[in-house]
Amino acid sequence: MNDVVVRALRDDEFRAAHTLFRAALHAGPATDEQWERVRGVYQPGRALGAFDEHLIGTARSTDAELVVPGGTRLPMAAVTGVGVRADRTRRGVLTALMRHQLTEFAERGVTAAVLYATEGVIYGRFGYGIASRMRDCTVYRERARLRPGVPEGGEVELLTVDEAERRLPDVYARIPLRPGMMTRTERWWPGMFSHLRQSEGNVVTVVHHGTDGPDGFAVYRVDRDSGMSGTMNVIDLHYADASAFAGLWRFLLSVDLVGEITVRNRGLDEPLELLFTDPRACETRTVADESWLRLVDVEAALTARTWHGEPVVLEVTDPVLENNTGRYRVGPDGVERTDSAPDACLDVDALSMVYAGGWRPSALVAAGRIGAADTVTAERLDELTRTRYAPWCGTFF
Ligand SMILES: CC(=O)SCCNC(=O)CCNC(=O)[C@H](O)C(C)(C)COP(=O)(O)OP(=O)(O)OC[C@H]1O[C@@H](n2cnc3c(N)ncnc32)[C@H](O)[C@@H]1OP(=O)(O)O
Repeated sequence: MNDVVVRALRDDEFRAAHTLFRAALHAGPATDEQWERVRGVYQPGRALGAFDEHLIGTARSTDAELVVPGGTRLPMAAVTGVGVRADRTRRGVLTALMRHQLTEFAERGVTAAVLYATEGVIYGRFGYGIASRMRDCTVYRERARLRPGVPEGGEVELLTVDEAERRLPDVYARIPLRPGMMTRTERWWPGMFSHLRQSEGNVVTVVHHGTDGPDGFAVYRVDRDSGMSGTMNVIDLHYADASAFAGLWRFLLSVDLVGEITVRNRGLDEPLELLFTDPRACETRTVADESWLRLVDVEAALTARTWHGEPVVLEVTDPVLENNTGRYRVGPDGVERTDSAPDACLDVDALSMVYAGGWRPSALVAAGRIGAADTVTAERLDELTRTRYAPWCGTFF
């Protein structure tokens, strides 16, 4: 690759970067009105451009916080907007962008970077691994009878899109975040509402009210062709507890002129089918990777989460951020760098996969992604990383 320079973009270059990114996804430029709505997602200083004589590639991030097992929130970079001009791909432009971005994250004290990937082959080489998985489900409304014992839930209130734009950030902020979830900042919401406003059809938001006030919400649109019954597409759904979960589903199932309800990008352990007398009223259509995690500061990230069982010495290799390479003694009593012989050896992408509990380390041992001496070590690793919940991000960016 000859003479490609990567640098932070000036604010007046954001729109060109947005146009480049959209073109990489085969979309035309944003209209002036669309740009006005989404320009706020560009955080000054956090958008990069790669240049030869032109802007040929871009990647950006926004600051947020990531919740890790045990509940600690880590400084996180939400990476998105990655694209390279079609006539400049496969000559190292993304590699230059990723190296620049990760180095800058490390210098700035970011502990973890997270992204959603368009393709599975792109990001592993930069140390990202699949941290969480998600499923898409269809609920067949006729068959979806709620079991006795499902919580009643509270009242729901219908909001216009304008009201939702004002109120949803506060409702989300009241919801306890599980491991893998992130804060939604004022940089995230404009993208969401720009998407909703561009959406064809009537986007509906409902807020659920529990005993202590708003504790959940759902955003949906019903697509109805010529027939009487349409398909409800649930675009966003979050809740604080089992009562709000059940209350929101009671409402969604009560909406008239709906035959099927599709919910996308849900956590794998969300017990939706368990609400119904016929669990097959909820059909899982696909399971796919959700968030990709990259531990930027391995020692800080390891220190931040809770661990179980006996300490284990991990030998971590990081080909991009070489300060991370080394041995760490990891256990419930703490984390320290060590010279002791390792129990297991792994690259930073594999560490990122098991970090939040989305994969059992023994599965990565079986796949040759973690080198461990024997099955006893693999079992110790499984115990070490045990988590109560399957990690789930639930916030697309
Ligand atoms: C978080 C997000 O924003 S996800 C959105 C990602 N963007 C897109 O999918 C838009 C369309 N695609 C693109 O713009 C580009 O193809 C990108 C950004 C995916 C890759 O950019 P490039 O500049 O071509 O990547 P670069 O040349 O640095 O590739 C590095 C390596 O990854 C490989 N690679 C990169 N992208 C791909 C891909 N899509 N498929 C297969 N291999 C790939 C390259 O072959 C290369 O491998 P090598 O070192 O063994 O030769």
